Amino acid sequence: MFRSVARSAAGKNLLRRGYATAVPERKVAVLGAAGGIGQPLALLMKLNPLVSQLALYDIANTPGVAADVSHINSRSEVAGYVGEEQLGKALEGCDVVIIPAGVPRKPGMTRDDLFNINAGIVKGLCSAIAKYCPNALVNMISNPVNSTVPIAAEVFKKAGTYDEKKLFGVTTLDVVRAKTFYAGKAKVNVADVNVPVVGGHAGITILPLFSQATPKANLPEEDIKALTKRTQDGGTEVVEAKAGKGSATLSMAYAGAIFADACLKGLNGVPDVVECSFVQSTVTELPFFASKVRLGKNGVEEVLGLGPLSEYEKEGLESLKPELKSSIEKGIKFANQS
Ligand SMILES: NC(=O)c1ccc[n+]([C@@H]2O[C@H](COP(=O)([O-])OP(=O)(O)OC[C@H]3O[C@@H](n4cnc5c(N)ncnc54)[C@H](O)[C@@H]3O)[C@@H](O)[C@H]2O)c1
Ligand SMILES: O=C(O)C[C@H](O)C(=O)O
Repeated sequence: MFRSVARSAAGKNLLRRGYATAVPERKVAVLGAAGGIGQPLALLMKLNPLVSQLALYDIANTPGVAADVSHINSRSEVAGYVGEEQLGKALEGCDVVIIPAGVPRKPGMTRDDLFNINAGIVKGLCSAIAKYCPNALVNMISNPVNSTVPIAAEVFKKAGTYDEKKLFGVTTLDVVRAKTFYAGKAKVNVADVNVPVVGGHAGITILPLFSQATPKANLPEEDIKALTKRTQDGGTEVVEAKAGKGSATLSMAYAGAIFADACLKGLNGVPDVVECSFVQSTVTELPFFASKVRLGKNGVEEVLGLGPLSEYEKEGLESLKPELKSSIEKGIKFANQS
């Protein structure tokens, strides 16, 4: 898939626009591309100069989304695919597959309430990934992430294609929120802020490590507790504000685009690309856990440890384990029984 920029038409455009070095060809697919997340994510991936082919797949409405996005004068060629019979074509040759397919929450629901519908959707899509692009990096957005990632792992294991380095639960929105909320409270420039968020992606399983936040602000304990709660409830804040019209889409598309860009940079050999993600892990006794991950040419290059935790964070870590364990087990059980 590596072609010098000079040889492809898209590459010539890149050279004209000042991308002097070789940029590998990369195909990215968005599954669920006509949805609330899928559409803005398709837009953001179209703007990413690391993408040469963008495949937009959904069960309906992708021709219109693809036609619209394709008119943007950026590097990638865009194609829309609709319906299961076109899924294989969408996936063939993919380097990165982003999955925001499935139903979103309404007020009063937990992410786990989405399990019954989304588990089946994710299972079907992952079976197709195993068949058509078994080497792709998979960025799982569909909720409940704490269960959909284990489902994907089991589907890939059954197909004989599982590579733990290539499966990621996208928890970037938790990091995006933690950075924004911390910057507001600490009165520091949000662009300078870094906060790891570990654990999982639902309620108390989302554990922001504000003790490691930079720039340091020495916020009082009550502020740290309030920031932690707001980060954990960030999704619910949006669900309630949207009042039945879905959950976070725009901030999620932004977060999904950041994470996919990090995956592409890692694949392209850019050094020191580190993002938090929910991956197969030995950081705790749980088989999957979100923590900082170094991305490389094969996906996960290194799962980084948690670093020093405050007493409050140590308590949070112990409290989240039973819920995260049961969500992981629920996903594994589902994948193996049906
Ligand atoms: N990981 C996160 O941080 C995060 C953040 C926000 C939302 N989400 C989750 O992302 C998912 C999508 O949210 P949304 O707001 O975009 O929902 P949406 O309903 O607006 O869009 C979902 C899209 O998925 C499509 N779809 C359904 N079944 C499909 C299938 N089998 N194959 C391909 N596409 C299919 C639908 O047609 C629709 O276009 C939800 O599960 C939501 O909870 C996750
Ligand atoms: O909260 C949700 O249901 C969607 C998503 O997981 C989020 O964190 O915004």
